[in-house]
Amino acid sequence: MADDGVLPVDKLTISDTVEEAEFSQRVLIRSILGRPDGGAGLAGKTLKVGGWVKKGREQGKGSFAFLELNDGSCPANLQLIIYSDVAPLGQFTPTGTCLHVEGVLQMPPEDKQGKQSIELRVSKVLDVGTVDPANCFPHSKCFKCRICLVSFNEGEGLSRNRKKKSYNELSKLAEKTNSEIHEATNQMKKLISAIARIRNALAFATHTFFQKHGFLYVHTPIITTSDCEGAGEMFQVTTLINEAEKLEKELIKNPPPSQEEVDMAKGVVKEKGEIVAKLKSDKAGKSVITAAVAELTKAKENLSKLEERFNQKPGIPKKDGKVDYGQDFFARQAFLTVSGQLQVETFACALSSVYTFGPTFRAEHSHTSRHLAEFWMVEPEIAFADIEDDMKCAEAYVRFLCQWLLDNCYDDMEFMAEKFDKKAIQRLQMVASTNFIRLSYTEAVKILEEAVSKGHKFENKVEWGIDLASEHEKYLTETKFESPVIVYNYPKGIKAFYMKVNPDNKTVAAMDVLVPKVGFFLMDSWICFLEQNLFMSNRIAITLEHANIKILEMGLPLEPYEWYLDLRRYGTVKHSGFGLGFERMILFATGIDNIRDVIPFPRYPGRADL
Ligand SMILES: NC(=O)C[C@H](N)C(=O)O
Repeated sequence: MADDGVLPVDKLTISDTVEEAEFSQRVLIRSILGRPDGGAGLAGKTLKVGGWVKKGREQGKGSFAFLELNDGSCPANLQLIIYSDVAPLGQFTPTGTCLHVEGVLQMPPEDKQGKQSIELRVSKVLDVGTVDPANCFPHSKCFKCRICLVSFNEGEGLSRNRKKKSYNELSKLAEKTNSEIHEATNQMKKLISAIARIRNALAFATHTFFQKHGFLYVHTPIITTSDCEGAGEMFQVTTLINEAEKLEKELIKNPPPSQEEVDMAKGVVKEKGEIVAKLKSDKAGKSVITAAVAELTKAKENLSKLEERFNQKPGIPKKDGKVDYGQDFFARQAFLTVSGQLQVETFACALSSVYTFGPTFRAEHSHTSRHLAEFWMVEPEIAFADIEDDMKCAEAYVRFLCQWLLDNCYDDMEFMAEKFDKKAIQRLQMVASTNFIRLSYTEAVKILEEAVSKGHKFENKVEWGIDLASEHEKYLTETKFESPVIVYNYPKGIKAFYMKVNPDNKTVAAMDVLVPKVGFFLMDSWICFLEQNLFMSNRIAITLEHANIKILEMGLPLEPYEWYLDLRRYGTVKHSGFGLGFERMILFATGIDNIRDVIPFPRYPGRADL
């Protein structure tokens, strides 16, 4: 047994069973290549695999082909060898070809064993999804296909340096050789797959952490009528616009009646009414009166239809000069949520420890590498908890996430470290094993002021009351402490309305977790930095009076928040929580420098594809 309690590889007993993919007739490539022996112990086994060809080449004058197959279960490819007597080889070699095959695992010839521990000799092709070689590589279409749709298609999501290195080069496809394009595109695809797996792992880890600690997962609404942050950066949800457009089209196709037509219909109603009155006063027979009343009813119905259509005005409905939201889908103004916090607080006030994890939306016009219009947020809320508990929970959660990636995504992290960010693994190890430094905002400002007095230059002025800028956070985590730092008790003026005001009446019980600089070198040696603050916001809940005052001070209407204030009126509890920007956590973990690259189909100003 090694010192760390882990058995050396040669002492491991390796099972010869492989993991069958559930609900799919194949074995996961991960379970073959991810073994300590690289799959060698499975030689002789017959099995099925499915995946996409990453690289294919015919050899032996077309008598056989080598295909590198990837099924998305791990970064590594399984080498297939297929002979021409099994099937015509040409259809399999284009990159992107999908294959479902059966074969026997075998050791490669001795002189080739360095690269591959095992390969699959294909005996049967079960299915093939071919690729037209002319539309495969080299072709810009490739960037628009499948997973590449994240943000790579126009190179926008890539950091400036990578863009220079990869997209710009790749976009000049005509000038490049196939193999160069092939290689660069493959790297991008590998990166995207690795991020997808890391993202998945972090989501799983999030649920594992909170479930393990007795939190209840609550689904908070996506559509809401209150602005949690009070910043007015919400996307409106309305059907008034499409209804107005529909009506406009309808009115063109089927013009509304004229005033004369309405007047004429009114005349008919009057006339029919008079007939009924006359028949009644003449004591006419019942059946005659009934027939006349029926005609009058028909005339009235016709008039009301005409009047309704006559009153239909193109455009958005207005009342007292303002948009009439009473006519909107929800009969009031509604928005996409910026945070599930307020709603999850209601559950914390009855079920104690809860969390929500879902998409959130911000209509900020930020074209930065750290902002998305649609992003995911993890928001726990803990009853009977103060800011100390909140900090403990945040630290434990972040450290758990880092350890989880080391334990479950090591191969993908190795890929990140090798190709993208040399320090990615070290950083995870450091955060997973380090106690976070804690310091109050006031102490933090003192440290920054001391730095200034010793000649350190910040672009943004340091003084009590400022919102710490990225450069200040960097100084604290990188230069001063070289460790994650939690800053707490911020000036009340710079935080949202729901934060609890401290007894000093100057600060609120809010905290931010800052993580150290990610000083990493990319392919062409540009140094990039990440947003230091992992969290959107972290706080302990306010009292009723403060909430009232702050909501009004911020110029917000009280009505949409009354339900929230009720939480303070009835059986209120000291509670505390935070929000972790999920994509920022991925940036931090992987060292990727642009948030658009860590979410599929990123949404940001001017961009919402598919
Ligand atoms: N749950 C939280 O504390 C997150 C906070 N509402 C934010 O969006 O920043």
